Order: sequence, then C-alpha cells, then structure tokens
Amino acid sequence: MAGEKKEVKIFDSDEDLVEGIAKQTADLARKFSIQRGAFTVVLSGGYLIDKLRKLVEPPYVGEVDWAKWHIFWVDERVVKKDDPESNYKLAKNGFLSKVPIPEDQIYAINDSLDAEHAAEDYETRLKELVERGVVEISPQTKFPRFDLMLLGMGHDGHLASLFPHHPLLSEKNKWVTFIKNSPKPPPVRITFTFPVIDASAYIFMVVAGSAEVDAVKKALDDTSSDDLLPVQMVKLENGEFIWFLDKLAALKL
Ligand SMILES: O=C1O[C@H](COP(=O)(O)O)[C@@H](O)[C@H](O)[C@H]1O
Repeated sequence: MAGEKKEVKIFDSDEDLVEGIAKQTADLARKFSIQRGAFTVVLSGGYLIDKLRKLVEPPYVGEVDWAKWHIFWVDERVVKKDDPESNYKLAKNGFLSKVPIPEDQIYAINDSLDAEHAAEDYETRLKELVERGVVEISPQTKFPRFDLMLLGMGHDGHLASLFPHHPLLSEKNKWVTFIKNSPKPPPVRITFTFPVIDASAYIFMVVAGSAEVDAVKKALDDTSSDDLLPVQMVKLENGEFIWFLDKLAALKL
C-alpha cells in the first residue's frame, strides 16, 4: 500500500453499520496483533463509541485478542475523567469497561494538568511508547503511525478537535497540541495534529444520521473547493481511509 486509498461503505441500517465496523475492526486487530504483537487504536468521542457496541458482543468479544490492544484518544476535553464531557469516560462506559484490555494499555490524558501541559505530557508518553516499539513511527515523516483511528465527524466537518478555519489546522511540528477556544463546548481541549492523523495506517470515519449529511456531501463530492472542511484536509501518506456511512448520512451522495 502506498499513498492514500479511499473507500466509501454505505449500510442500509444501523445494525448493518455497527456489524460492518465490528467485523473490519476485528479483522484489523487480528492482522496487526499477528504482524507486530500489538494493535494501536485511537478513539474519538461523540456517537462513534455507541457504534462500537457490536465489538463487545459475541462472536467478536470472545474472538478478539484484547491483550494486544493499546488505546489512545485523538482528542480529549481538558476536564476530569469522571466529568460527563470527558471522552475517556464516554469510551470507558460504552466500550472499554466491557472488554479485557489491560488497564496500563489505556492511555488517558493526565487530567491533573492544564491544557498546554496535558498536551506536552501526552506527546512525551507517545514518544516513550514509540521507543518501546508499541507505537510505530512513520519512516517517511517520523510522526507516530497508529494502526487504526476510529473517528467521528462533526456537522461542520471537524475531526478530532481540528475545527474549520482554526490556526491549529496548520500545525506541522507538534504531535499533540491544545485549543482553548473550541467553537464546540467545552472550549479547552487537546488534540492530535494533522501530521499524526496523516501517518495512520487505517482510518474508519463513522457517520450516521442526518445531522452531518451536508458535510458528508461536501467531503466526498466537493473535493476541489478552496474552502476545505477539516476532514477533507486528511492526506494519508500510506494508508486507507474508509467511510462507514448509514443511509441517512449518505442521502445526498
Ligand atoms: O467534540 C467532539 O466532536 C466530534 C464529533 O462528535 P459527534 O458527537 O458529532 O459524533 C468527536 O469526533 C470528537 O472526538 C469530540 O471531542
């Protein structure tokens, strides 16, 4: 695989969508666990977590080698882990508490730090995991290369905490950065940068329901615009970007 491969999958029902996500995630988990003895997975917040619900049911829950999984967040709100706004809490309640991933392989942000230091701390911890060979490094760009990012998109086309027209869209050096004026509350967050997202081996972009129908249309049909949505700015250097859409999200395609 060289460059970016794109695919759009449209599912007739929510059940088919969650089944499709579970099957392809389990297939990738097997592939990477065998190939490299680890499977590094990056989660977003939002309703993505609910769409992982089949993975925690038979047959997947019993077949997946959860001990190989390492969990990261593409973005996190700078709040305590038990705050209702926490992406960690969302994932813990909806997914992580239902599968036997070792606790020390779940890399939540340090919620005792302010945004700037939490971002620095997360980047330092990622560097240690690269040193230990848990997280791969892109040979081309030297940014960390995660096996799979399971992501959602906002109705304004944002992914992670990379919002339209925000200066963070042009961050080229940092792995993890922070934002204090997020247009979507809460305002203070940390986020992976584009170079990290672009180094991924696989991205599953999961969009369901009608709220993002216009963003999906623009993202997929209006690729030559000079006003690109953040999701359109992803350029995988050597990876596969797969859209998982339900019929409502794909209605205008
Ligand atoms: O604030 C956020 O929003 C996006 C999209 O969320 P959704 O509720 O529209 O699914 C999410 O991907 C991101 O992780 C989160 O912090």
